[in-house]
Amino acid sequence: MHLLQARTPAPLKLQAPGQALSQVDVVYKFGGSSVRDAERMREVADIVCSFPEHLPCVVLSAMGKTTNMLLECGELALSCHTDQIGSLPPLRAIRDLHLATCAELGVEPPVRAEVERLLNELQQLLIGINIMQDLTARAKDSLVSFGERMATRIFASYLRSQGVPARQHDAWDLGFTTDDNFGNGDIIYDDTLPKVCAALTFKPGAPRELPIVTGFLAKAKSSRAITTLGRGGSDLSATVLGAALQLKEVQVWKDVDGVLSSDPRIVKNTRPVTELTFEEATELAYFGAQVLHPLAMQPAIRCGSLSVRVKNSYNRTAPGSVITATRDLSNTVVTSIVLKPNVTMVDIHSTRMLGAHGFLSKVFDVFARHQVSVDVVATSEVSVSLTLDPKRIWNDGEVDEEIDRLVYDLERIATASITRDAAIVSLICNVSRTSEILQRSFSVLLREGISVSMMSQGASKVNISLVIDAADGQRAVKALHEEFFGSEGCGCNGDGAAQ
Ligand SMILES: Nc1ncnc2c1ncn2[C@@H]1O[C@H](COP(=O)(O)OP(=O)(O)O)[C@@H](O)[C@H]1O
Ligand SMILES: N[C@@H](CC(=O)OP(=O)(O)O)C(=O)O
Repeated sequence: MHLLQARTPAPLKLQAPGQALSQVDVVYKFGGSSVRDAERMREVADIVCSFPEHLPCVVLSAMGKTTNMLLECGELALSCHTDQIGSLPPLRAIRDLHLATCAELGVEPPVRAEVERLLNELQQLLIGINIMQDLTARAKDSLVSFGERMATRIFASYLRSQGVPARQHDAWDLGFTTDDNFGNGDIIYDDTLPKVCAALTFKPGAPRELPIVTGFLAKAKSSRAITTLGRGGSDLSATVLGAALQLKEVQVWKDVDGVLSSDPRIVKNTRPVTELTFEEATELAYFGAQVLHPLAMQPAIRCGSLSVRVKNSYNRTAPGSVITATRDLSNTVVTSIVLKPNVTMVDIHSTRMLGAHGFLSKVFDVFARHQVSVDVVATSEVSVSLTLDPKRIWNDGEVDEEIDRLVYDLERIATASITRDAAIVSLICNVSRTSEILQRSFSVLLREGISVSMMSQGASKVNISLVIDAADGQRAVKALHEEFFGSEGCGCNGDGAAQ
């Protein structure tokens, strides 16, 4: 007997949802790591039902690595024979995972049929991509949408089978609307917030059903085609819902004990950060911490009264991290250390022009025309240096060509040189203690023999960024973490303060 079948789940109890509450009062978001298989879906259902004082709205991502596998299917569809589409290994893995989960959770027959219909539709889309030999950003968004669409249907059905009234919603049916920037749609708040609020406000006499909403997805305002909010975008879906419903809290449930003092895949003895501001969380995400989507704090900032809590679905009693508008930084030195690998540094020199007024605007005009956003900027008397993240800006195949075009245009006004293989180490920190942070950081880097080619203290006042060779990135992060957070068991309280 399968291990999962051997486990008899205790029946779920959601105490009379809606009897005490007339409105959803919290959003829970569970990412792919939290719902990777049937056993995890059961666990998540149990979490959802273990706070009977709340009436939640649940946002789900695709199960496990489904989004990656869908993208892989798209790439493979471009190079295989049409007859081979049905047996592409990632497509088979997606089919097996979702049908096995339906079986193990005993989802209702009509929902299983719906999942099968979606799997067939997915295969048809891949055949279309194969015949057209064209995988556009628009087609990619439709392709990856199947992950969230299947996961939410299965989960809602499982809740219902356990006696919990639940209803699946595709985010676009609730009003999630973006611009037509496929792959990275920008939420159009003025359209989205009122529609979502109206759609999820219970009508008098209507049944109270837990809304189970697809994360990551929306529809474009003008084309009405499916769009996505960028990788990891379900965090943003959750905070958009929180803002639309004017809630006090959104909880994003991950596979770690909250936002950590560094990336646990690089540093072994990380510790949870108990409190962060929206600004700290945004900088941390923007500069590479995968734990949150870089734009996820925007709805909370707009809303004013919303806080975001990061919790661990594998360790539900851990307090997690709370993200709010302000916090007391007086005991904080460093909050978290983040590594952004694979950045490109652009050095622009001009002995003649740099001091002349309008020069910097000409430089940034070139970047604007190429639609390139820059991460870190530093200027000297004769040069301006900046970094960009090619992977975030261009598709894999087009990076070299696009950089060449950018340099060509920059060289009309100055000389420009490119350094690939750079990395940014960002210290999310209390910038009012800059002197201490820089003194300690540079003595660590000196000891490690790591040189810094550029540094910048963001206007945000929560971030000091150091640009180094990519090859030194992980070593620098480990050494800086040791300096500011100590080694395991040091009694450091997670705020990076000197001991
Ligand atoms: N500073 C950090 N704090 C917490 N997690 C981090 C950090 N940097 C990187 N991570 C990684 O982010 C992962 C959680 O994000 P993600 O995989 O997107 O979760 P989910 O799929 O649940 O949304 C963790 O497993 C961890 O490896
Ligand atoms: N499934 C999408 C959206 C998302 O937010 O996923 P996760 O919550 O697992 O990071 C992705 O993989 O990008």
